[in-house]
Amino acid sequence: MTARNIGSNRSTPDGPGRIRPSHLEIRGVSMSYGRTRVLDDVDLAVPHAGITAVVGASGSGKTTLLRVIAGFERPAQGTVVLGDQTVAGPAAWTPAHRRGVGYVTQDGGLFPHLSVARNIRFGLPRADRTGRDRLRARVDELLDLVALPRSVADRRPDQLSGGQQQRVAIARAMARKPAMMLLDEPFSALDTGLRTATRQAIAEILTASQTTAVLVTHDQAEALSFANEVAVMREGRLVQVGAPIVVYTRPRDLGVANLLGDTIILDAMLEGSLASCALGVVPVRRPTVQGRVKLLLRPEQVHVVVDSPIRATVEGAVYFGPESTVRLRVEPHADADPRFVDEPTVITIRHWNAALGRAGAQIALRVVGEGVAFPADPVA
Ligand SMILES: Nc1ncnc2c1ncn2[C@@H]1O[C@H](COP(=O)(O)OP(=O)(O)OP(=O)(O)O)[C@@H](O)[C@H]1O
Repeated sequence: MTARNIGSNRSTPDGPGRIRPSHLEIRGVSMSYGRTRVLDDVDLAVPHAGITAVVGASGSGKTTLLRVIAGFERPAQGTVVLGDQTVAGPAAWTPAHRRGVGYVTQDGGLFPHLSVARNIRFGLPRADRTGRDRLRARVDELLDLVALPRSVADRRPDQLSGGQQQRVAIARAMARKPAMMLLDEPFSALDTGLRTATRQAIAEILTASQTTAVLVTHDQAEALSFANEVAVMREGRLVQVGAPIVVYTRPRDLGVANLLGDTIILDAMLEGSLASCALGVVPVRRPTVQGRVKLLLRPEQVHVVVDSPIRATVEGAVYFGPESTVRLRVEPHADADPRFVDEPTVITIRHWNAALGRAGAQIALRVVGEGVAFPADPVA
């Protein structure tokens, strides 16, 4: 198995473009806690061996959705189908322990007083928990699966690093060979380096075992890199579901755009597929609106060039090591649309050269790629 970038963005076992049957299908699921509606008519399909990341603001209902899939919560309306079995619905209910689903939480949920081996054994089906040698062999096999040395079997969880503990939690969840894995922020307690390595290891385990997975995360980079589909949740509804590149480059609205990464949002006048704005004329992909619009660009689309009619003055910068974020005041220029030059336009871009961030420096800019246009006044 070759390691891909960070996580997976896995190619499917049956090749790109082929439609695979859904492993998980959620239809019209709604749920409330008391009077508060937490899930509102949610539809979601995850293909066999697919990874879907659910992203959304805190309190938007992500964990509740996982709990519904796992069978810890019963939805008031709608159905949940796993494989060919309806596990929740008006006339159906399969309890959590019969769903063939593994669940890993943020803290791993290991039993602190038990050894690693005993924690993993706890995840094994009852029929496999007999015979000393057989048990040991299964534990070793699961430790191998999550790339942990067999020597950790006799340690307690507090004698492992955070990343190792999460791998034990995954091993325990994989012990029953679940067809579906639910991951609720499993990497968020880990520091950056460990987080990337653990994420990559787990993506590889899921890929190798062809396990279908749903990952809940706050981290947009994690969602975009780990999953082959991203589902954006807002106030209990799924507002957009699509491939990472689609939701990032063609977000349904500015809320989704902001959730998935940094944005530059400019007032613009759209005629046909060309938008005039403070950064000149920018092509727009398949516009659905015309006239006055909000134009969305990503910071990486604004390049610093040697010469261009579009000029800007550096107002300040923040250094992050591999790149700096640079705040710029775009100057009025001949190519700018006169309707949008009254107000100074301030944008923030990213650049590898920290020296660029000297306040007062003059630079030239060029926009690359296409923008996305949204109605100037979404309420109107
Ligand atoms: N057991 C519960 N009883 C009552 N309300 C609850 C319960 N669990 C969650 N909620 C509420 O339901 C809403 C959705 O919670 P949920 O944990 O699903 O959101 P989330 O998107 O996972 O949030 P976070 O990212 O902060 O974990 C929140 O308003 C939360 O306060």
